[in-house]
Amino acid sequence: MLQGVRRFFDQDVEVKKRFYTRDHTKPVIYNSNFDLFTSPSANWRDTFISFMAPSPPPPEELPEVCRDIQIEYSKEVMKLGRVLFQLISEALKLNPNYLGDLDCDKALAFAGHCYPACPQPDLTMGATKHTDDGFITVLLQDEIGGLQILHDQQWVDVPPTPGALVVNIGDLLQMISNDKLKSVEHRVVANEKGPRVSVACFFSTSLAPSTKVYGPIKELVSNENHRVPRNHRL
Ligand SMILES: O=C(O)CCC(=O)C(=O)O
Ligand SMILES: [Fe+2]
Repeated sequence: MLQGVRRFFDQDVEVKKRFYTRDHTKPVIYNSNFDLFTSPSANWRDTFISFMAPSPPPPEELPEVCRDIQIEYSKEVMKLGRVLFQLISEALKLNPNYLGDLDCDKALAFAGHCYPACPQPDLTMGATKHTDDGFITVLLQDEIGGLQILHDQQWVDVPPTPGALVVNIGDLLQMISNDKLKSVEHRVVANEKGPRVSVACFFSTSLAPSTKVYGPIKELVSNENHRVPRNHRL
C-alpha cells in the first residue's frame, strides 16, 4: 500500500493536477494542507483523500497507479475495523456488537500522505498537534518515523514497526464512551529524510447528511461520572 502511495506522489505534476481540488464532493481530493484556510499554521505535507465506505467512488475515478491496492487495502481495513469495534465494545463492558450497531464501523475515509524531505525541519511540522475527529484511525507508516503522541505533557515517538498498524482513538469515540477512552493528541515532526509516506484510514461518520445523533452511551454514564450530555448531530 505504501508503494502505491509513493507511486501516486511520484507522478508528474500534470497527471496529479487532475485530482487537485478542495471540493469534498469529488471522488479524489488531492491538495497540500487540506485545512489551509482554517488552521493557524501550515503543514509540510501533501495528501490525497477518498471516501471508500459506505459508497466508494467508481474504481475508474481513483488514481490508476494505486487504485487496485487502495480498494483492496480499504476492504481489509473495514474487516479489521469490525473486529476492533467488537473488541472495544467488550473493553467497555458492552455487547460486542454495540459500537457496530451504532454504525461506528460503517464509514471510512482513506488519506494517503506525503511528507517531503524538509531542508529546515526545526522551522516547521509535518503535521501540527491535533486529535482525529472520528471514532478510530488506522495508520500505516513507512520506516522514516516522525509520528509522536503527547503523553503526560511529553512528546513520545511512535517508532515505525514493519508490518504494524497504529490505532488512534478519535474525538467521537471519546465523547460516546463518556471519556472512558481518550482521543490522543499527536503530531508528525518534519525530517531532512524523505519523502515519508503514510496512510491514515479514518472510521468516522459518512459525509452524507444524517439525522443520527450521537451522545455518551447510557450504560457508560453512572451517577459518579455523570456529565452534561453533549449530543452531536452529524
Ligand atoms: O502520518 C502520520 O503518521 C499521521 C497522520 C495523521 O495524524 C492524520 O492523518 O490525522
Ligand atoms: Fe491524526
